[in-house]
Parts: sequence; structure tokens; C-alpha cells
Amino acid sequence: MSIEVKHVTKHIRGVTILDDVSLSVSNGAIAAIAGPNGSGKTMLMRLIAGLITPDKGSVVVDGATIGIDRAFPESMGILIESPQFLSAYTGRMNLCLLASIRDKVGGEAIDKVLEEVGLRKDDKRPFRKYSLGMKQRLGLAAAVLESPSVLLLDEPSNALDRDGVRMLRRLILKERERGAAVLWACHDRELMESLSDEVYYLAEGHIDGHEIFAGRGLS
Ligand SMILES: Nc1ncnc2c1ncn2[C@@H]1O[C@H](COP(=O)(O)OP(=O)(O)OP(=O)(O)O)[C@@H](O)[C@H]1O
Repeated sequence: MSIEVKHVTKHIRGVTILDDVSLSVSNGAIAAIAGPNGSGKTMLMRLIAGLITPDKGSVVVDGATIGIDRAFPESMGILIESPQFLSAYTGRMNLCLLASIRDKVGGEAIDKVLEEVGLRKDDKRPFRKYSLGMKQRLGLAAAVLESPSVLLLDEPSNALDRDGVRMLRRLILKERERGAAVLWACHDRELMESLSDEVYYLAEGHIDGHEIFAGRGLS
């Protein structure tokens, strides 16, 4: 239940996207990545998720080196960019389909997570008719559905209304309480600082600062 990024460098078409980035997130901790547009937050998350590979350095999730021991982290919830689902299926049908891949959770857990994110389990509308906020809520539901040991959330408050942001707060804190290692990026500074145990600052692909918020259980 941990993420360790060790001296990772990534170039794309001759451009340095990540430059000697190191960070760690332990179980039961919420770490944020903050930085301006284009500083590399999404790329860093894609790298941790095993969606791109580093040119130098390594990513270790729950003790397994990604790209060597395993292609992808074994137990990971992920919300990166706009959530994609089958457009003709309802939210519940989409979650059922996802759950059927690993067969770890059943209908009861699906109904519970839908309620948690504020979606109705009996909503008959297909995903394509969902509003942006509903799509985001379904993306969050999919990310936490199987109680993953690591959770990567890129701008999870996007498109959420005030009630949705309150739901997001509850959800992230519950995930930490459960013992997940949570790494997230959020442009809402107040929200990011109020929830995170620590923040890594990224600037032009390198870590420019690291702040630990006292009194939240990290030392
Ligand atoms: N598919 C791609 N091919 C090449 N370069 C890319 C690609 N996607 C992103 N980049 C570049 O990688 C760098 C980091 O982008 P990234 O999306 O990680 O930034 P970010 O910090 O998440 O920004 P934002 O706050 O806007 O979401 C940028 O310079 C961007 O132009």
C-alpha cells in the first residue's frame, strides 16, 4: 500500500517531461501534486499507473517495480482525465461490467458506491446522457469500487458542484481511513491543502518543493 517514485526521468520527442522526480506516498496518506498547467502532474500519474514507462528511474507500487515485476500496479484505482465508459450502458451496468473482470465485488458493493458518489442505482439513462458532473461521479465510483491499495486522482473535483465536492472530501478521507495511499492533483488550492497530508510541488517536470502538513499523522 505505497507508491515510490525513484529518480524518474521521461522525455517525449526530445522534450523533458519529467526530470529526476522522486516522491513517496505511504499507506493511509493523502499526497497532492501541485503545479501549473503543463508541469507534468498527469504524466507522473500515467507513469505510476504503468501507462507510460520512464527513461530513467523506477516506480515501485506495493513493493513491485512497474514494468519489471508487473506491467501495472495490482490494486489501483485511477481517475485520469475524463472518465470513459460504454456510452449505451447505464452507470450501474458499466460498474457491473468493470466488476466482472476481476470478480472481486458484487451488486451490493456497486449499489453502495453509487450511493456514496450520489448517483441513483435505478437511473435508467445511458452514460451518454449523463452530465459532466455525473460522469465524474461515476469515474470516482469506478476508481474506489474494488477498495484499491493505491488511488490516483487527477483533478477529481472537475465538474463537481458544491455537494459533489463535499462528497469528494468524504470519499478521499474514507479511502485514507481504509489505508489506501492516495495521490491526487487538484487546482483548488483550498481543497487540496485542507485534505492532503503532504504536497509535492512540480515545476517544468521537476520537484520544486515538498510540504508536510503538521498534525495529520505523517512525520
Ligand atoms: N501525448 C503527449 N505527447 C507529448 N507531450 C505531451 C503529451 N501529453 C502531454 N505532453 C506534455 O507533457 C508536459 C506535461 O503535461 P501534463 O499533462 O502532465 O501537465 P499537467 O501538470 O497535468 O497540466 P494540467 O494542469 O494542465 O493538467 C507538457 O509539456 C505537455 O505538453
